[in-house]
Amino acid sequence: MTTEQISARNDRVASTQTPPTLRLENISKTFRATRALDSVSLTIEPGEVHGLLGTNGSGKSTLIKVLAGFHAPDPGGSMQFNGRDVPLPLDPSTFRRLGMSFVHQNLGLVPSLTVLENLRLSQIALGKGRRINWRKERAAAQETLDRYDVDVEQWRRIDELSAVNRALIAIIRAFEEIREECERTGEPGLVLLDEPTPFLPKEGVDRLFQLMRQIADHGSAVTFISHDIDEVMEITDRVTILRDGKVSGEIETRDASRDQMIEMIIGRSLASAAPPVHVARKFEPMARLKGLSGAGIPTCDITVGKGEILGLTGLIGSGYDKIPYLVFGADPAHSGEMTLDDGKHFDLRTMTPAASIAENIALLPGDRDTKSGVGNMKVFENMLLPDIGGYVQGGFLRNGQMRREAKALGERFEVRPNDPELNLGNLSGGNAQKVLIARWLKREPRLLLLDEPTQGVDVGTRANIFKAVKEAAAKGMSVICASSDAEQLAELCDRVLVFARGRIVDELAGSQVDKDNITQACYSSLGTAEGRAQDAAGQDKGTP
Ligand SMILES: Nc1ncnc2c1ncn2[C@@H]1O[C@H](COP(=O)(O)OP(=O)(O)OP(=O)(O)O)[C@@H](O)[C@H]1O
Repeated sequence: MTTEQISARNDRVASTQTPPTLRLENISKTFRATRALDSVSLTIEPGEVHGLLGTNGSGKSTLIKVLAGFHAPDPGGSMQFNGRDVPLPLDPSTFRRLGMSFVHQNLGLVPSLTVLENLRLSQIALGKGRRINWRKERAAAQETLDRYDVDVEQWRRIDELSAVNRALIAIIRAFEEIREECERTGEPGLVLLDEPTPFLPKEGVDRLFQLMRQIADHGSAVTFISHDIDEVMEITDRVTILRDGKVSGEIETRDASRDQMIEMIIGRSLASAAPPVHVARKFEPMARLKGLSGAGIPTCDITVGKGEILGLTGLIGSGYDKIPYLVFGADPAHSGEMTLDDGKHFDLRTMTPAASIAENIALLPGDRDTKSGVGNMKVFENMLLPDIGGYVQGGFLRNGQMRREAKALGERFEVRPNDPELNLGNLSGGNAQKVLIARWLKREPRLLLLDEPTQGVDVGTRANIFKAVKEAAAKGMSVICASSDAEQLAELCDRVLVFARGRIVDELAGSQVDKDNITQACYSSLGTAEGRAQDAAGQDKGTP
């Protein structure tokens, strides 16, 4: 649909009897030189699951933050909720009163509090009496868990839960907030989910989608942001696509093919959309890991070749994602040795990040916010941090050179906006990830350890990152990449090791490395149906 058609449709919708749940007209938001939103108009209908798509930095999170009252939009826009005008800017308390709730990228749970406390946080905080009626709160929390058929013990702390269960708790909390409001007003509500599904195994995603359908079937609307096109195709009824802050299209999901949707998002056809066919190759060993144990891994031996890209995968809880941290020395290993191709030998029990960096081994952690980047430091500082010593001359930091190099790297990795002076925290999630990948690839490490390297990265840039990693591997860099994304592994890897319950249970190489084989290997390696259900749920810590 063109912008004119969308406008005409908005007018038609406005004249029908059931108003859209949300109607936005001409919403803009400017951050200094960046126009993050540029006259965005969209409607969300009651009972629909509506996808909000777009490349990194296209304005999706900014739009969500305008609705949450976190950002004031530029003057000139308008908003209606269930047919009534809502004055802008919203203040942060308005959305709940209207019947909107949010699940942001970080889920917004308090890790040190229990499931019960997180589910009932606002009721407990806003309660009138001086004492908390725990009996009542416990009953209410259990009622919520039962209503959505979520089997989690309410006394567990959030940081003890598996990724799936954390996401489920955040989502049912958001659903509950609007359910109460909708029952009071008799009108539909709106839940907005900003990328809640990265890292979840297929069964976890299915469970979340079931919940989303449940809420839409009750007449409320769900808005879903994701970079995963397969998920979007599966769950949404309609999508709106943002490009450079503008609405570039809107389409009924059933009318679009996967490729069309990708083209609408990136604004060009994706040449590399066909998955590569891998040919089995022989690699000279570059790093040999022997008897590695720790963080739930009983013991494993792994050899990665020089120039080889080795994938590690499994269902959540299977332990594959611990390996990069144990090798780098970021998490303590109970045992293990590493021998490199130059004959150097390391006891992994005493390995440290500093020793790894000295050996030109790099780690890109999965948790970008807390373990990788520094949000309140500038982009050029984040990009060149590990090499800072090389930019000191005569006691002075060569800032100009750092900025020039960061700008060139930003160009290569398509960081938008490519402004080395911005704080990393002011970039969109996907663009921040590009900065951090650029940081390590620039150093040309001999061994690059990756954990979910393209989380939150849009479909176009993903292809560029894969290209950059493959080019570096072709020059001799070895890569160990932990990921739950079978498509990513199939694109990138020469070989994939599949884990279950901390052990390597399968190995795929050459032409076996394709998306379906990897997914199948993850599930079939679990053996019993019971074990499979347990691992897929990513068993909470301490569960007997
Ligand atoms: N607080 C801020 N200060 C300055 N610029 C900002 C701020 N927040 C967002 N931006 C800019 O606004 C643009 C849109 O960012 P936004 O986070 O909305 O993108 P997004 O579509 O959600 O991207 P992603 O898919 O990577 O999460 C980006 O160019 C970003 O750098």
